This record gives sequence, structure tokens and C-alpha cells, in this order.
Amino acid sequence: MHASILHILNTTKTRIQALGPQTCREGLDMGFEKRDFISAVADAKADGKVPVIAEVKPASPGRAFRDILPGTAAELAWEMEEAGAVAVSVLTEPLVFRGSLENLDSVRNTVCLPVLRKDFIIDRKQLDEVQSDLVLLIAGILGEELGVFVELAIEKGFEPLVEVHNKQELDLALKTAARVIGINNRDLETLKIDLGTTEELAPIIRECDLDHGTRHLIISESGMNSVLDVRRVIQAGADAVLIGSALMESNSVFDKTKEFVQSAGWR
Ligand SMILES: O=P(O)(O)OC[C@@H](O)[C@@H](O)c1c[nH]c2ccccc12
Repeated sequence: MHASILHILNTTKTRIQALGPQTCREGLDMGFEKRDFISAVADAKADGKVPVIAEVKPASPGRAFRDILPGTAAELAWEMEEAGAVAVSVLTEPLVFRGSLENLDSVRNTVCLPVLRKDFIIDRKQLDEVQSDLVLLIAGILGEELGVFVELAIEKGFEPLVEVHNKQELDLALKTAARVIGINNRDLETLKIDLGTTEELAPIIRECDLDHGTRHLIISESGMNSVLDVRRVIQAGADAVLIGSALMESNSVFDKTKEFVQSAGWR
């Protein structure tokens, strides 16, 4: 694991331990109504759009994009929704990615789209911290505990998005009840990007679906900067793409999101 990721895991552990047994924030109602991501993806495809999960990402390891407070997060998410994004991803990891639970709340209260909580979930208490429609669970971090976290997330009303980066992690993911699998093109050891990761792993998921009569949604995550990048992963079998940096770096999040949404490679 890359040093910055290990740093996140250690500080998260300390933060969660300090929380004690009571984790639900005051007034937090976990009996929320989930916004359906799976049908949102199907609808976008039927409209000839690329299903784009647009990410509100203040920073990434070693790189700051923008200072994002809850008001700005809501404005960005609103631009993403107007531009046709299928969902919004919000970083809530505070230290390296400079996200916040408040940003997530603000986004979810502003847009009607499904919202993904992007964080490093290592303790079940984190699943009581905030409402979201989808929650990221990283196979490379949870290892053999992945299945338990998937069940727990489903029980609490979240749609788990299980992130994998190699065949071994994918095998773990396919043994769980997760319906949505994210293939991270970024290696969490080196932080290097290779879109070939989606080309390698997506066909394995499709083959497994054929064998078992299932239908996983495949999200290609990270490292897409251009329409050509998006077409490449869609061609490889991705149902949707998750894009952060390219949007945060652009002058207009609305225009850039729209460009990706309209970059359909399957027609
Ligand atoms: O900014 P990018 O390269 O477009 O990537 C977005 C998203 O995939 C990335 O932020 C991400 C993927 N998996 C994660 C896990 C934790 C934090 C962040 C991530």
C-alpha cells in the first residue's frame, strides 16, 4: 500500500477509536430512501448517454485541486447533475483528499441523483456516520472481511460499490453479494494509472455473469482525461465511468461533465 494510503488507514483507525460506541451523528436518520443507481445507469444508457459518476474531489495524494466547503460542493454537484451525470461521488476522507461528511450531506440535500460516499471504510461504525446511496468498499483494504462489510452495507440500506484492482481482489468481490464492481485503474501501491486494468478485468466479470446468470454493473474508475479514454473503457465492457481529477481541473465542471456524458462509444 502507498504511504499516503497507509497514513489514511492509520488516522482513520485512531479517529474511529476516539468515537466510542456512539457514532450516529445527532439527528441522523438512517431510515432514508435510497436513490436507485442501477436503474439510473440503465436509463442513461437508454438515452444514449455515457453513465458518468462525477466526483467532488478537493485533493488527491500530493495534489490539491480546489478548496471545497459544503456550499461549493453543492454548486459543483448541481453543475454535474445539470450536465447529465448519472451519480455524484463525494470524497469524505478529510486528511489526504480533504473531503468531509458535511460536503456529502450538502450534495445529497441539493441534487436528486444517487450519491456515492468515497472513503476508506475499515470499521462498521463508519457506516453509521452519514447518509449516502452508495458506499465504496475497497477489496484490497478489507480483504477477507469484504463479504461481511458488503452484507452490513446492504442491511443498512446502501448499495455497495466494491473496488478491485487485480484478479485476486476481483475473485473476492465476485464471492460477495455486491452488484456493482468498480475497477480502479489506479494501483493503490504505486498510484500509477493503467486503463488496461479495465480491459483485463471487465471480461472476467462478464464471463462470470454468463456462467452464473448474474449481471454485475462495471464501473471503470480513475485516470480518464479525455473522450478517447472513456470510449476505451466502455469498449472494454464498462457500464459507467468514475471521473474526478479531469472535472476538478477544468474551468467549467458543467462543460467537462457534459463532454464525457456525450462521448458515447457504444452507438
Ligand atoms: O481523479 P480520477 O483519476 O478521475 O479518479 C477518480 C476516482 O476513481 C478516485 O478518486 C478513486 C478511486 N478509488 C478511490 C478510493 C479512495 C479515494 C479515491 C478514489
